[in-house]
Amino acid sequence: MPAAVKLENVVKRYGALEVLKGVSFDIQPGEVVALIGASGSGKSTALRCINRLERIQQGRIEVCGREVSDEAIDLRALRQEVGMVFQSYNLFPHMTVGQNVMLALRRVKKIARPEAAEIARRVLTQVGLGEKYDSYPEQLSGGQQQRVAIARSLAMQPRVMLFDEVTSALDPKLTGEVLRVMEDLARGGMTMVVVTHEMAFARRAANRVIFMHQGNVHESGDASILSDPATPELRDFLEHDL
Ligand SMILES: Nc1ncnc2c1ncn2[C@@H]1O[C@H](COP(=O)(O)OP(=O)(O)OP(=O)(O)O)[C@@H](O)[C@H]1O
Repeated sequence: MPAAVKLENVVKRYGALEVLKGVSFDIQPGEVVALIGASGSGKSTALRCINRLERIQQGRIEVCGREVSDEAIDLRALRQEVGMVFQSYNLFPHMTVGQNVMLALRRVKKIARPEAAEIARRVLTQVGLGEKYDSYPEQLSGGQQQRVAIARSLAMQPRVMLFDEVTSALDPKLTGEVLRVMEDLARGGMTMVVVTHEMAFARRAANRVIFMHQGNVHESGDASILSDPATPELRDFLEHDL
């Protein structure tokens, strides 16, 4: 089976600043990978390169057998396969929760309204928000809005989901409810790459932890590296980040 996501010697620069300095890793279907590291180590950039929000300067990226670094790639198809959830929820305030979730189904997938509505209800129920279908985003807590954003992404039936510090803006209680939804997804077999500072989540849900340091993969392994780091850099990060 091809890797769900494969990075090979990826180099990404912003002007003279080299943010990814030859990053390589593979993620297998169904794997949950926590991407950790200090601020500025390149975690978000790596995620953004995977769904081609950013172009790379060298190396290769493949997603489900599709060459992302190919200039001729069908971005619409790629973005259907790769869902992404950010720290900010970016819900449309003038649309109901149901309409927000249905939007891409209608516009991108051209799915008829009754079927789109059914899918929206199903994914909202999956994230514990079935009863909020007719609410507006402003009537929801931050944690609920983030769960709507996850549902919106799920509705497209992605093969891989990327999460970029999705709980950073939330207080601990709301963080917990979002992480529980992500753990459910992980248990359900979703392939996930999760940039996170939530080490407890990484311990519970990740099959693999990748520690980035100054634009490189510095250490990786199963969650036991969080209790028993091999490098002083990971030890230092864990001591200061917790
Ligand atoms: N669009 C951009 N233009 C110029 N520099 C950028 C851009 N995006 C990111 N950078 C720089 O690239 C480096 C890596 O940023 P990135 O956001 O990938 O780090 P990170 O590990 O995700 O950090 P954080 O945990 O703070 O989000 C930083 O030095 C950042 O300032």
